[in-house]
Amino acid sequence: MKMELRKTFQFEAAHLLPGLPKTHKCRRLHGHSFKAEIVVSGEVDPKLGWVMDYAEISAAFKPIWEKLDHHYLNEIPGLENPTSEILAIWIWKKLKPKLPQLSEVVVAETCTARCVYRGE
Ligand SMILES: Nc1nc2c(c(=O)[nH]1)N=C([C@H](O)[C@H](O)COP(=O)(O)OP(=O)(O)OP(=O)(O)O)CN2
Ligand SMILES: [Zn+2]
Repeated sequence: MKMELRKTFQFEAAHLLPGLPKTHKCRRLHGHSFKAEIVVSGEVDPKLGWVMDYAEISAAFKPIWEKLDHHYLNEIPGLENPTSEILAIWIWKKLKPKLPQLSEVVVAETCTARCVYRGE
């Protein structure tokens, strides 16, 4: 039986979007309580009754979270233009080797806007 696990992490970070015109609000330095939802897909182990321990997802994401939380995203290599889209791809590239069952990364900057990347 194939299932999907979703685990959400929150991090506080500042950014600005340097590609936008100076008049755009997101060109100015501002911050968000970002949410990253990490999704893994796989078969339910009949003995354990789960796809994997949620704690494994937490452990794999922890070093990435440490790079992001309370940081200025624009200063992080690869995040010089830290849109949600670029951040989702950046997280995917770092996480996929450690979590091969990764199937989706969702990045939300606010309660109303989020971006989904499935590695394609
Ligand atoms: N496709 C994208 N659009 C926008 C991104 C992005 O990363 N990808 N980022 C921003 C800004 O960073 C902004 O801080 C968040 O955008 P927005 O949803 O407009 O935020 P608001 O809270 O101001 O939204 P309202 O619903 O209008 O209050 C902008 N766009
Ligand atoms: Zn923003």
